[in-house]
Amino acid sequence: MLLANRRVRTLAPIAIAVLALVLGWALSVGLSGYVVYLAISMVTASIAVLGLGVVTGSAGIIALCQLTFGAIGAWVVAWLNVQEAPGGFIVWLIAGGLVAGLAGILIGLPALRLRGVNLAVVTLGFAAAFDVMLVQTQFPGQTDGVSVERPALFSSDREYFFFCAIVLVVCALGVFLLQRSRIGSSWKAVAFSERGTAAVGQSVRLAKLSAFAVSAALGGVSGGLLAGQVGIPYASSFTPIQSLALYILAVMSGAYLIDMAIFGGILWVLVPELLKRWGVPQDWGFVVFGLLGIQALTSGSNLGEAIRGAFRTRVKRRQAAIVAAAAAATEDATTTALDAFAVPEAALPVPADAGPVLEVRGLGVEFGALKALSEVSLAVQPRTIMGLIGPNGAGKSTFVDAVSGFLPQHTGTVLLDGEDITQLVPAARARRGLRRTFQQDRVPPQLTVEAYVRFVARRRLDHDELAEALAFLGCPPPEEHLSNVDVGTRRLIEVAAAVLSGPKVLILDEPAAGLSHEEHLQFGQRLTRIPSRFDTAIVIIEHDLDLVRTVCTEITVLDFGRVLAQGQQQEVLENPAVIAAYMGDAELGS
Ligand SMILES: Nc1ncnc2c1ncn2[C@@H]1O[C@H](COP(=O)(O)OP(=O)(O)OP(=O)(O)O)[C@@H](O)[C@H]1O
Repeated sequence: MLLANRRVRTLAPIAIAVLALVLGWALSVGLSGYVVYLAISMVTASIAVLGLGVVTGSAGIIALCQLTFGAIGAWVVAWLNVQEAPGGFIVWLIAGGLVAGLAGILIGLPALRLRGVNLAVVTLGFAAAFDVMLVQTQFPGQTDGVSVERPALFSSDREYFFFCAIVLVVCALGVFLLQRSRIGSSWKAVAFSERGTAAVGQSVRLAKLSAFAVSAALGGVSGGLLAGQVGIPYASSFTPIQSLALYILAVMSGAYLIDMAIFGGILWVLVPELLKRWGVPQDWGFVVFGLLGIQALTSGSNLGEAIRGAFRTRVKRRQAAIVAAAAAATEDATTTALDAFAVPEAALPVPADAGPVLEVRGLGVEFGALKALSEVSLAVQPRTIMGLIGPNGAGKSTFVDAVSGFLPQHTGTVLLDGEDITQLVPAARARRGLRRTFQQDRVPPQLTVEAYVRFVARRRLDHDELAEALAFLGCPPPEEHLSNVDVGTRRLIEVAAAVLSGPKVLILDEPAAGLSHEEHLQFGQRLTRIPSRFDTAIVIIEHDLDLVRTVCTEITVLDFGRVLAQGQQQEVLENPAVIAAYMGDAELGS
């Protein structure tokens, strides 16, 4: 059954691509002359919107210069045409895409530092500046009337439409494969949380620049195709206001979904065409797109999500009955998973002379006049679980941020397995084997459970291993979409994914927040099996003392940014200073 599902998932995109090509060919012979010309415009626009779907829809970066990348692609094609460069149109088109992709990386550099409205200004400014330059210098061949030569096999409009359809299918397949890859997961992760992305060892810079490059390359291909369509491209096809409208269209349609990007491309041509037929000036099309965009932004959703949401609700109702019948089987699977996670008998003992796997010496963090941490030192032994506790504001989260590299201005030293990692950025620390989770939700809802776990784990996982780990921690199955999972469960998935990365040290910042007391304890019982099973040491920040008692062998207590007590669990919890400063006799004594 599972194998059949996987085969369907692999073959479905290929089948859809073949069907799309057949449809493209049928349309190329069936449509009337003028409609074919409009259809070419729809296809070229779809490719540009597809690119926006990557940078804006997936990676969440505002980019208001997509048609400028189109202009770059068109310029390169027109220039190579004038130069009569070898290879012909297809080679020129690829060159246009590559040059636009490089331009995308250059424009993406400010995106590493800027966000929101500032980035919008930079990208729109670039579009405006390029537009002025284009109007002044004109496209190659424009003054002499040299028309771009289409590929010999696709010279008529009908044939050229089919050629454009082939290019669209190739681009869509490419985007589909990228979205399924690690780099595609990194786009969705970075859109949701840059800190969460860095914490799993993924370079935020690479995620953002790759999204810009792919998006711009698609813009370049779209512009190159347009050059082949019109023969002589003009600056008026690539104005900043058109880029802005295209961006709104991408947001409104939900262009990170490939079918919706194509739908957006169709709307881009259809709306002005209909307005023209009704005797309304075509520029009013921008007003229509603007209104649709406002509706999408204020509702916080988009057309693609709305359609899929309605479909999922229907499918879910139908599946509910099946799920109920399978509940007993799931229980068995969980038991099996628990067995699988039991400490293996052959587990290697920790060598007696093994040093601490994590050592923190004299850690200090100041926020202005506030000393959030002062001279905090601790050592975590291999395959142990240390509890880090303390009242609200004691400095626990600040400690995790500093140790995992998110507060580089701290003083003191952090050693991982004897190696000084104090100077490393968070992603590099994560790749060395220091993983952490967050108090706030950092699990990108756009991914499936499986895609997220594979992204975080950064290693090959077979499906059974993945499903077992999820079942063990009480997480939903791999196929589940994270947007359908509540926040408490998402945090368990975050833990399962971090565990599967096989870290040397895993720091959990209140991992069971959002779960009931019973679920807390169940989670604790399962947690105790993880260090031996994965050769991992855990530091857990937790307010629930029952959970701390269940899982921690050692405890460090922070108070006002200083270590108040440290040592074996019972000894620390019975320490009068801890009782007085932290919770009061009644609670600790229970
Ligand atoms: N970015 C910041 N700027 C200024 N002060 C901060 C910042 N982050 C934390 N603090 C302060 O540092 C101190 C320690 O905060 P921290 O969040 O580390 O405590 P905590 O022990 O994790 O608390 P809680 O249990 O409520 O999560 C608090 O006084 C907090 O107000």
